[in-house]
This record gives sequence, C-alpha cells and structure tokens, in this order.
Amino acid sequence: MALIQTGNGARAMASTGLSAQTVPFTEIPIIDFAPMAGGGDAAREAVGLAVREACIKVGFFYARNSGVSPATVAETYRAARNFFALPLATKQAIHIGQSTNHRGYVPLLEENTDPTARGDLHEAFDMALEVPADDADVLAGQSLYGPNVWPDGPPGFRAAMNAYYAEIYQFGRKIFRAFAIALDLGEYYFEPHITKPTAQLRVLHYPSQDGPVDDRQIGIGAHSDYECFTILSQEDVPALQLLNSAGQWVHAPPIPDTFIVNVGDMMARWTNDIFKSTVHRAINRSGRERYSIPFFFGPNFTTPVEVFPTCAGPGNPAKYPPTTAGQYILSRFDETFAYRKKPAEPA
Ligand SMILES: O=C(O)CCC(=O)C(=O)O
Ligand SMILES: [Fe+2]
Repeated sequence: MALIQTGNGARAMASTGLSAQTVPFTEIPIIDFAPMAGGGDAAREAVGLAVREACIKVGFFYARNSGVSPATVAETYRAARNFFALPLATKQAIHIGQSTNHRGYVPLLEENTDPTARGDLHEAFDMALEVPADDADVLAGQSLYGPNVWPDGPPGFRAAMNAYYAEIYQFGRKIFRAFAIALDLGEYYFEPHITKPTAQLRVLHYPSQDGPVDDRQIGIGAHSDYECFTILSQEDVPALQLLNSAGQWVHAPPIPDTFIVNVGDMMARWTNDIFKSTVHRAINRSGRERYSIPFFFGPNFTTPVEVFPTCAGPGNPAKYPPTTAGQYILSRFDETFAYRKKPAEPA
C-alpha cells in the first residue's frame, strides 16, 4: 500500500499504476420494464439510463414487468420437467450432434463452458427460430438457421416451447430498444437486425450436487455468454453466481416474477467493453432438482458486429476486429460443445 498525504491526513492507496479500477459490484439492480410498453419518452429514456448504468457496472440486471405471461413460464417449466424425465434413449434420439443447425438434446457433461473444467453437470434442450429447410439462407449453409427438432413426447412440450419463444422474443425486442437508448443509437436501431434472429432458447436441468463437489465439475462452469444478451428465467432453486471485478462471487438468487438479463460477449464487443459481459457460473447444492430457461438473443446471422462509433475514439481505440453475428456465435459453439470439437491434428 502506498500512502497519499492530504490536508486531512494520509490515505492508503493500492498500487495499481494509473489505471482506475471498476468498483466491484455487490448488488444487482432491478429495472422495471413497464414503460417500454406504451410509456412516455421520458419514462423510456429512464429505463435506457438504468440499463446503461447496470450494463457498465454489473453486466446483469433483474427485469420486472417483462410482458411475458407467468402462465407461459409455468407451463414451460412443467413441460421441461416432463421432457427431462423421459428415458435417456428417447432424449438421445434427438441428440444435438445429429442436427446440422444446433438443435436438440445435450446430455450431461457434453458441454464444457469453462475450458479448464471437466464438463458441465447439466442437460439441455436447444431450439431456435423455426426456419424451413428450403429457405435460401438454410440452403446457403448459414448453419444456425433451419427447422427445430422435437422429441417423441411429452405432450405439450413443443407447444410450450413455441409459446415461450414467441413471448420472450417480444420482451427481447423491448430490451434491444432499451439498449439502443442506453447507447444513444436511436430507440429502433436494432430492429432491422432482429428480423431473423439467431436467438436460441434452451431449457436446462441441473441435478443437485450433494456432498463434496469437485470444483472442476459444476452445474455450469465459469463463462460469459456469447450473444448480445441473455434473458434467464430461474425458478425457485438458487445456483447462479456472478464474478465481480474484485474476483468475488456474488449470488444472483431467484426473485419471483423477474427475469435476469445479462450482457453477452457480442454486445461487449459492439460496445468496446463499455458494457460488461460478466463471468458467471451455477452450482446447485440445494438438494432439489433445478430447472432454468435461458434465451440467448443474437441478431440476424449476417449482422455486422463492429465497435459502435459512439464507443471508441481518440485514446480509446476499437479493441475488436469486425465480425458477423453468425460467424461469431459459431466460433464460440466450436469451443464449447463436444459434438462440434474438431479432431486433434495427428502429431
Ligand atoms: O442456469 C443458470 O442459472 C445459468 C445458465 C447460464 O449461465 C447459461 O446457460 O449460459
Ligand atoms: Fe451463461
């Protein structure tokens, strides 16, 4: 510790050179999205400012008044529970490795979000925008597009997932409008880029890890998300933790009637890291099964992702080369999913 002398005595200072530190967050803000549906200009602007502050300081916020019907959410949990309870063979029949467009079932331990770990202790079902097989983009090989695949049962699963997708997409559009306000881009900046989104919906099941836990094999290893933002529904079983800039894990417990929204790496790139894609992980030690529903909102496959001019300038050069949404997401899937891993080069 260095000492700085002031007229009011000495002050201790950690020696971190000249770079200022981001204040480590200890709390996650709650933002009311009601104004994004019919609120006045000033109220929507206030939502944008709250989002801006949350994305700069924390990278996560809780959202109230999403417009998503609680009945749709409850029905999706019911369907997810029934799906994961199916025999393994029924789930494996739609294994994601058989899909050309990243749809289907991901068994326990086949994903590894933290490259230093040994696989994530969750199973998942992945779906995304329904695009017909003869669509021009599908035929052109834009491999995040295409038809969904569905399991043989349980009754109501497909309808619940489709209903949830439609509603959460509408909430996501509101969030994009709030982000655009937050970034001073004009409220509808993102609208043309989310007409055929690479947005993915998953349901997750985490068994409870009771007794001693190997810290290299937890529900979902430490990671940041890939897309623009994630909208997460967690039921009532706590597990999610966020890493602050002091390297401490902060709990993000379920709060009834909210979603958690967090910035993904694509938005962090777009904003030159002004918005933080905060690292997080999940460990279910509750003694109960845990289910959660993340929706990863990526824009259209061909949307260019290049640092916004408002987020770079003299003394603050763009840190990231331009890419496109689709290429960026695919490159991240390649690192994470066992079925996409390229075989090692022969020695
Ligand atoms: O289930 C959770 O609480 C977190 C899930 C998550 O971080 C993810 O799927 O990227
Ligand atoms: Fe995540």
